[in-house]
Amino acid sequence: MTTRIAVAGASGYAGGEVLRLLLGHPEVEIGALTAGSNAGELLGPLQPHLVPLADRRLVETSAETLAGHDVVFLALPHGQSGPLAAQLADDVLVVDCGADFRLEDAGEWAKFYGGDHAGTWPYGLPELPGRREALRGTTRVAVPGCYPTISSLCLVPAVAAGLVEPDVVVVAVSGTSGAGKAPKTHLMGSETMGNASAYGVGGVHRHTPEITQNLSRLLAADGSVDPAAVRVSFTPVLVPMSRGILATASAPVRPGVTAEQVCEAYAAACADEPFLHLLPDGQWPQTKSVIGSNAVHLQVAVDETAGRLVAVGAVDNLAKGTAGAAVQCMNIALGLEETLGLTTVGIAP
Ligand SMILES: NC(=O)C1=CN([C@@H]2O[C@H](COP(=O)(O)OP(=O)(O)OC[C@H]3O[C@@H](n4cnc5c(N)ncnc54)[C@H](OP(=O)(O)O)[C@@H]3O)[C@@H](O)[C@H]2O)C=CC1
Ligand SMILES: CC(=O)N[C@@H](CCC(=O)OP(=O)(O)O)C(=O)O
Repeated sequence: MTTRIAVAGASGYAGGEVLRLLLGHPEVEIGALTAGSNAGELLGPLQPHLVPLADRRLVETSAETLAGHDVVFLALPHGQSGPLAAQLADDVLVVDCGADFRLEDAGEWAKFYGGDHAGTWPYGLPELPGRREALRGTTRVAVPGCYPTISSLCLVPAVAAGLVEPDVVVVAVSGTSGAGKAPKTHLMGSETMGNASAYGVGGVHRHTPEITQNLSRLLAADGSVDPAAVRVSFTPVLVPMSRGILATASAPVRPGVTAEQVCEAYAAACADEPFLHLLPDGQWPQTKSVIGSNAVHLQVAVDETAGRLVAVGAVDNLAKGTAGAAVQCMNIALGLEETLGLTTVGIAP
């Protein structure tokens, strides 16, 4: 039976990418498409690459317009999903691309986002140990942020295997689509072209507690979160490309840990994962290899002089970083083949 899907925020980047992927998915039918200021407009001029949907008219975003579907994707600004999701039927699969249901700790939510904490849903990063099981059959999914996805995947094999001290530093460069489509002064062409700029420096970026949560869950046998167990210094950098994140993550290696052990841990972590790809020795990730795909490219080394493990990862922020993860989690939740509608083949050069 075909699965009927609604997408809220269809005029935005994340909603548009969900639709691009769903157009290649064999088991779904695209139903209501909703927007905010663009409600009433045709999708065609707003998402010209989505040709088969060009004649679809966007409707307002409400529980009523989203009703009557098997799956609802929410690709709305932070804080919008919580109140809306509360009005959606319990048996409908709701996949939230926003941050509303990612964090467990209400205090961290208040500190980094402000306002009421909506709650915590199963976290949509199946590659984290134990997470795939939590997603099977669920009717609610919190899709991770793009930086937490790649930052966590860079370090999970090492942290889970106890090869490093959980005192990590991540610097990640991102394309501008990560900031969404709504106009922002710092994203004007003249501000971004030929420019690289750090932002959210000094532990203030809202993805810091999400990375910490992911890594600290690995250290508790029961999968709970002990934020004190992990320290994360995260610095994002905006660079002039539309899509892609390249993250460099490092942590002190524990005494006696060898480069061989590290390589074995990463190879084992990637071996059975359809979207994780540990590059051959000597080859380092680059964003172009993963653009448009759900793949995560990883490589790792031990800097013997500094005594640190250094992992580099590349991801498409709109694909595996948002919409690809959303579709992957839908597949898992509905019991479909996990890779349906998703590719590991990027677009290069
Ligand atoms: N871009 C990325 O790489 C990633 C994004 N995300 C998350 O996905 C969500 C969407 O982000 P993104 O697509 O980038 O943002 P965009 O600004 O590109 O799109 C936002 C969408 O939400 C709609 N919208 C805005 N305000 C309202 C409102 N009050 N009521 C109903 N609809 C509204 C907009 O409609 P309209 O244009 O008609 O106003 C638009 O469709 C965010 O929560 C973001 O954090 C997650 C990971 C990565
Ligand atoms: C380049 C850029 O601005 N990126 C965004 C992160 C995008 C993302 O993953 O985020 P959400 O948590 O918003 O879903 C930022 O730093 O705020």
